[in-house]
Amino acid sequence: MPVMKTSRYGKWFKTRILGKIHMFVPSTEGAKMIFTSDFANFNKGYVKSMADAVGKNSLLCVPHESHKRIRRLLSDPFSMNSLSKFVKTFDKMLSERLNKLQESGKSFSILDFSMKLTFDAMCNMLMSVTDDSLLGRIEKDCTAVSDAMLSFPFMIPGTRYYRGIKARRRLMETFRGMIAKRRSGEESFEDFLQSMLEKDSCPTNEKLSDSEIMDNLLTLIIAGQTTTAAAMMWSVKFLHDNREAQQKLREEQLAMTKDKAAGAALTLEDVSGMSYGLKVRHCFEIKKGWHVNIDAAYIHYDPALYKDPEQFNPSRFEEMQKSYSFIPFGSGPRTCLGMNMAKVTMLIFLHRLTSGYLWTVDDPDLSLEKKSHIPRLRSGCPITLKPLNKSKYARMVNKSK
Ligand code: HEM
Repeated sequence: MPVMKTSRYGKWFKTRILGKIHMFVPSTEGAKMIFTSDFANFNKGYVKSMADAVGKNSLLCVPHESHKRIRRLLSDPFSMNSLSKFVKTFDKMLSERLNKLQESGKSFSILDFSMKLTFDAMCNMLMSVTDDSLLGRIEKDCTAVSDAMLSFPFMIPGTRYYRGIKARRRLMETFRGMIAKRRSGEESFEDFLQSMLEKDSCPTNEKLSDSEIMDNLLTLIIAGQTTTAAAMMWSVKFLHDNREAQQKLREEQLAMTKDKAAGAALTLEDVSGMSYGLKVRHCFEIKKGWHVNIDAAYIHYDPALYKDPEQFNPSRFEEMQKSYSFIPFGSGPRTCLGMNMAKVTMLIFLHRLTSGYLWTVDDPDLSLEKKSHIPRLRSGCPITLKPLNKSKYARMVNKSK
């Protein structure tokens, strides 16, 4: 059993996993030391199966030397302009799907809904794929790649790793085909892939190679889908359990759009206004070759940083936070590239859900999936939507004040 030690860089413990020494750093001081080291002392690494699945040119796996260049070239499509366009498309997609589900009156898994929604939105933004059968094939293969990321890297038929590597090959073929069609002029779109191909005539260090483009298309889909979908599922569950927070959020969302025409699309400005919805060596010596893991979950549940950490209390973020105490997107040169996109996605989702609907959670089971990289409810959190009667709701709120 590893022993927790304390140094001037906070709490830490060391343990051995599969013959390698891993240090777990569950403190803000330790997180700060690692995130601000600019990787001069640390090299970011992922397990072999992950690099094999997403590709050696993936932003997640490239060594420090190429990381800066690839990250800079991938960042363009995450600019304010592209984000504005994404807000409109995502809002329309979400509104139509929620409306259909409410009209059907049926219970549905919010996790499955969010996984499909974020996947479709991501494929649209990255490569303008909207055809259902192609989306279905790409999603199935991306799921197989994602499942292979934390598996044992043995190429034996029937294993998760084998299925993932086969799926990766099919995906690379699909992406190669799309690139060829665009280069030949047969297809042209305004999207992430096009912006990458527009750099074809640039010097080598000012553009990505085809392998870099393809590995990072896959990375962005996988990095963006499961994370955002899990966050959506938990927000529905926690808001259901905390009616006070749900009411506060709903009031903010309704007030924000009171001057907008019914059904009008959201803009990036609207979303930006949603306030409720947002080293070391010595005593703590890290030896060359050790694997250092920042334990963000431990930090986020540390009672010394957050009073009653188990309680869902969005108001706690109204107070100034200690630095490095809230790091869901990491920090420093490797901060999540899709952070702003994930934030606007969540805000639009919360807006449409709370300002348009009331919901019930149809399965109280709190057990978690066993093999997921991210904690998720095994039930997928099934819910049923009812339309929100705004005037009746306003009267009820006024009465309770
Ligand atoms: C709620 C949603 C999300 C969460 C919680 C999340 C969290 C994270 C975290 C913790 C990291 C690692 C940071 C580090 O190593 O220090 C990361 C990296 C990354 N994320 Fe996200 N992410 C989310 C959504 C997205 C989306 C929507 C995209 C893309 C569209 C995305 C793309 C990436 C990429 C490319 C990296 C690697 C960055 C690099 O190494 O330079 N993420 N994310």
